[in-house]
Amino acid sequence: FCGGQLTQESLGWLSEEKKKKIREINLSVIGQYVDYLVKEQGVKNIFVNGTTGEGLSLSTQERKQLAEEWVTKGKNKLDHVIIHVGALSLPEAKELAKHAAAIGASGIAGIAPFFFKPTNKDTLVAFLREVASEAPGIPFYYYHIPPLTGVKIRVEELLDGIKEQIPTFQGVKFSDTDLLDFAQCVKNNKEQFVLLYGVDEHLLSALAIGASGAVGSTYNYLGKKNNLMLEAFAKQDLALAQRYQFCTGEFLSFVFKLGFGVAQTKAVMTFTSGIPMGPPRLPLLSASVDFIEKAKAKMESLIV
Ligand SMILES: CC(=O)N[C@H](C=O)[C@@H](O)[C@H](O)[C@H](O)CO
Ligand SMILES: CC(=O)C(=O)O
Repeated sequence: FCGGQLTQESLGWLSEEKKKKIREINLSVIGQYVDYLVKEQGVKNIFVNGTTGEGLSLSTQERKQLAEEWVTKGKNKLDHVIIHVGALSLPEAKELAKHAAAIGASGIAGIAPFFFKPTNKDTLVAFLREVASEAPGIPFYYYHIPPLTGVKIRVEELLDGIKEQIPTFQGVKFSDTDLLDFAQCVKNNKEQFVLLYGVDEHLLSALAIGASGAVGSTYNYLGKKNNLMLEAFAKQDLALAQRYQFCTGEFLSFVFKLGFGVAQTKAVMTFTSGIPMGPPRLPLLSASVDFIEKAKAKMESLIV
């Protein structure tokens, strides 16, 4: 999550000073957004500065400011605030990890570096271990997102023996559709790692395989429906759980055809919550007015 004010199309008529301002992060909406997520979506666990929050497009300073604001505004309201601290530069990732621990984050997470990439498990673990060791008092999660990092090291392999290397290792945010790899993680899970699934349109399948929970962008605006899906699944009402999963699927398959990414997610979050999420940062461009109109109509038409 990363707040701002206006869409990029409307930048044209603004003064240079105003333009500069809306390209900056807008911390002032975070408090409101915490209340919205808790009250309207039933979401009490937050993953900050990840994909949706464009964490990798922010400066270290901005990432620290956002982390502080979420931890502060989430106090006594949120259960967990996990800060994503992954970066290409190991010193930067370490600095962010240390900072997250110092401000009282509940946990940290890290992706694999994706310019110079680890080519095997050992180098990836060595990198993550240095990051995690800067925050020895809080859990560390590996953020597996091969469609974006290009790092395809299987999680099953990564988890084998990782606790000895990284004592704070607690789990994985698994944002990939390789459900065989995910199933192997569940099956071999002697350490009771938390296995969070991150492809929202496939969550029900991952639950059937044994996911512990989920982290995803759509829970910003379909959180309530997803919670009802989790409830139905827990009660073994598969037919009802499917109806909720099909609802997320109906919306996503519609917007995928229009072109859907983080910029469009922000637009959807804005019209759903009424809180301005601001434009994305280059190289992303704001969603078009046409997209917003169509996505909004689709969202309003969703029935379970
Ligand atoms: C690539 C990406 O952004 N993945 C997100 C989580 O990691 C998901 O929440 C997706 O946005 C969502 O499943 C829609 O495809
Ligand atoms: C969607 C998600 O989990 C992220 O923004 O990283």
